[in-house]
Amino acid sequence: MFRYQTIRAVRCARFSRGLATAVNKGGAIPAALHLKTGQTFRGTSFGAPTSVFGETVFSTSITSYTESMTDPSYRGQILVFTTPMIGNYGVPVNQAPFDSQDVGVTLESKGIQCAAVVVGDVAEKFSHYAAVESIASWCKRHNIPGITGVDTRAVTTLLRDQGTTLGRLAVGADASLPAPESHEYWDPSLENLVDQVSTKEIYTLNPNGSVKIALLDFGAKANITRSLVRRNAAVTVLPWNFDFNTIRDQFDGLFLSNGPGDPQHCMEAALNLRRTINEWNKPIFGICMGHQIIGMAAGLDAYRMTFGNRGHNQPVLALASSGSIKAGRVYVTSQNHQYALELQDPFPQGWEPFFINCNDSSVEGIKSTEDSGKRVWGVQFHPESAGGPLDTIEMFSDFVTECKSTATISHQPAGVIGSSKVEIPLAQKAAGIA
Ligand SMILES: NC(=O)CC[C@H](N)C(=O)O
Repeated sequence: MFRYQTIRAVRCARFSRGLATAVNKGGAIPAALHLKTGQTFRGTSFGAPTSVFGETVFSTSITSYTESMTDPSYRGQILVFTTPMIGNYGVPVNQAPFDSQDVGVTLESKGIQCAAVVVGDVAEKFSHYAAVESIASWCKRHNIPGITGVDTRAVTTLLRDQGTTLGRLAVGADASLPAPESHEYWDPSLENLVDQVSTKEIYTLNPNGSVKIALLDFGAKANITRSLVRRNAAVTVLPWNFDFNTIRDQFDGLFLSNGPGDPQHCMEAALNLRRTINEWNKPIFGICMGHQIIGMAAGLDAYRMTFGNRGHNQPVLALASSGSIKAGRVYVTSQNHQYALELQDPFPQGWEPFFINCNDSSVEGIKSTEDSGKRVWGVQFHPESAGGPLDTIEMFSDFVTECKSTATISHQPAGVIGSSKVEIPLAQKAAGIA
């Protein structure tokens, strides 16, 4: 490591002089994507002139690069787009009134969440009525590096065959250094990334809504909270490790959001949820990480897939009918995940598979059985889209309708938007949670 750092320091000093000249002359800054398996892909830097480590993943989504890049589930990941041109419709303003149905942002979170982006051809010029800046300018403002000029389909073929791979995006002087030694690659799956992206404060959106839903925030995409608020739910957002059992009687339903990293880091939440499911009979709905936590609470294991599923045309087959979902029908879905629940046989008592992936037969949803007396659903895919198809968006209406059917609480307005009128037990406050 010392040798690596020494060479790097010397070359950086020499390079920075050259860089200043190059930039002054409008020269391109070199970049290189190194994979822990030894391959290197060279190109040109855009965005922040900074080098990063991350888990290299690919997405086959054709549109919605701004939604993908602001999805907290991509935390710690170097995101490779198979779609060749990225940036051609620019980047919009990412602010909206907090007390509006946009819940404060127009994209999926306040900032860019992925560690870096890898593209074939970055669009310097952009055209869209809502665009205010280029993807390069946006990445630079958020200190996120990008590399363009890469054969992203070659990278993807490699990742498809060998699996998601640890990587480093080296920029500027770093790009001319040797690739890191194998042991130097940082592995984000070893960290609790959920704790980095979850809210630290409790707050309520649309407090005068017709049903009161608690949302455990593992790294929620804004379009999930929008999809609930737009159905006139009052949504109280809780930190990922908040014990909902201490306040569950104040709510008509519980939602578990998507989130980054290995679900094993959320075992505490799964154990809390197991108690909620056993002792509380209100509806519970989980998406992606939330679905995995529901599965872990039900006694299923979550395993790491080879390259996961990331894209907007993933077909899933419904195995049961529930609300707007009809058994036997295939739905096209938006997906972004590396882990999945085991298709255990037999399935835990009181649970059944809900959806299966038509490409790789992985579990895409589970639900409580009719005779269990429970109303719990989890889906691995993203019904809220953003981006991708809206085939399953009505699952949010199904959930809100179920919450209304069990609502026993006369809803006094919870107060001003953004205020939390939820009674928080002293024990939780003492534990420093919320
Ligand atoms: N989008 C998500 O919630 C992803 C869930 C989990 N981090 C996975 O990669 O499988």
